Amino acid sequence: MRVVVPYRVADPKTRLAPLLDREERVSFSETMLADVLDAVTATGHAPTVLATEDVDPSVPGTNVRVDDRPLSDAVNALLGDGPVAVVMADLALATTPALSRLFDADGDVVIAPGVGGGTNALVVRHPDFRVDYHGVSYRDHRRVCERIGAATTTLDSYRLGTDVDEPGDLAEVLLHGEGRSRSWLRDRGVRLAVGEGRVGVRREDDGREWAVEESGVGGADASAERDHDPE
Ligand SMILES: Nc1nc2c(ncn2[C@@H]2O[C@H](COP(=O)(O)OP(=O)(O)OP(=O)(O)O)[C@@H](O)[C@H]2O)c(=O)[nH]1
Ligand SMILES: C[C@H](OP(=O)(O)O)C(=O)O
Repeated sequence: MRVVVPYRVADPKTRLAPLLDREERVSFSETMLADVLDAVTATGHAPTVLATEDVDPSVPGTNVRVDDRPLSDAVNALLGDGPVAVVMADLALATTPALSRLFDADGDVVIAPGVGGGTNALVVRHPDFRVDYHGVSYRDHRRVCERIGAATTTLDSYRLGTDVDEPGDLAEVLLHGEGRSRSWLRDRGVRLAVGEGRVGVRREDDGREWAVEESGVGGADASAERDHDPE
């Protein structure tokens, strides 16, 4: 089975801008990509990075395919010609066992949904299935499966369900990461910020902080009263 890892090279992870500057977002994206490629490679599959421009991933055995079309168009160009897995590059918690469960699950289409309605990873074995990313793509992909009569499996996986989109997601990487992404955050002084509600993150060096408030809305100055957990 081909395993494809889509990767946008230019100005990545803009939603992390409240905590990471542009150079840091480039470096952190490369680091998450390397974690994903390591985990895929250890399942016994050689991943292909589907990149918007040429990249040099530092993981041996990785192929690169450049396609600067929008995400769904680039992925759909690879579907319909045998089984394909699509694993997003921002799954910093992905592990080899979690990916093996995905690749081995039964179904014409296997979906690992992301928190917030996205589609973090997929296995496509049905010749007529095509992706439609962004928005509530998990729901949209289920509808496509119904329309084409594809047997669908939804994978229950915390590790594949946690994509790193917003600053609050970095807390999950600090808590549960096992690869380079957690070390990258630690090295750059990103720490947990522990308060009354859900744990947030802060920068040790300059006071930038992100709290996930009860409303689910975070903010850089969300709380001056939070304890600062050394972890
Ligand atoms: N090949 C390709 N990959 C993309 C494109 N847009 C996003 N990706 C990748 O798809 C995955 C999910 O991306 P998103 O979380 O939706 O967006 P993002 O660009 O990483 O981050 P934001 O700028 O914060 O929206 C990541 O692995 C991205 O690198 C694209 O246009 N082409
Ligand atoms: C690719 C996209 O990611 P999100 O924008 O939800 O992070 C999706 O999963 O549809």
